[in-house]
Amino acid sequence: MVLSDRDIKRELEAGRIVIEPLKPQDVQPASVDVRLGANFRVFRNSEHTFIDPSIDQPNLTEEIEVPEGGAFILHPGQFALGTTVERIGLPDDVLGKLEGKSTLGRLGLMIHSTAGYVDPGWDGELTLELSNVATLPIMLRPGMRIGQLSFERMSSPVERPYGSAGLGSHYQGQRGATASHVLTD
Ligand SMILES: Nc1ccn([C@H]2C[C@H](O)[C@@H](COP(=O)(O)OP(=O)(O)OP(=O)(O)O)O2)c(=O)n1
Repeated sequence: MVLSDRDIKRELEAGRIVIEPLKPQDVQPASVDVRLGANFRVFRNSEHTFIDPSIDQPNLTEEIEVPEGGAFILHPGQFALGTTVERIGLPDDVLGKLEGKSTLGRLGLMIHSTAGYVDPGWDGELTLELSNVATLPIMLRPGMRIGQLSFERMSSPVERPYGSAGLGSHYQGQRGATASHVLTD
């Protein structure tokens, strides 16, 4: 069941769902708006001829920090990683789903290309998979509302929350736009 604003606030007050920082006006009817951080990662296209998810390519991406008051310009067809400002924490019986915002969708901005699931047990900032499917560059200003998170109560608490020993959980605790881990079995 998707949590209502009422239930989201209850979970926040109980400290079971963590969203930091959080402005009260960011709680929407069935979601919470999240904001764009200043940290990005772009692909070093001039140095690599391919992406191979199964091998370690340490310099595949480079970090970009947008200075105060600045913007990251996402060009048509460009793909870059971004981050939420907020650190998100979930208990073992709540699933988070990262969704876009209609206003930005209407401009051609996508904030995740495939991965929208935030696992029960997750703790960290969220890495955004930003792409521009419009025909003009889009100015991305740190601090802007970039997406929304909805929450679903699980049928029961999960046996092994994200971060449990032996699970992998490569991204637990991540801060900033975080590059992909090498794909394992
Ligand atoms: N746009 C998103 C979506 C998810 N996550 C975080 C929350 C998820 O709980 C975590 C792991 O996501 P997946 O399970 O989809 O990723 P993998 O299965 O590839 O990674 P792992 O092996 O760590 O489970 O990444 C994120 O930072 N940004």
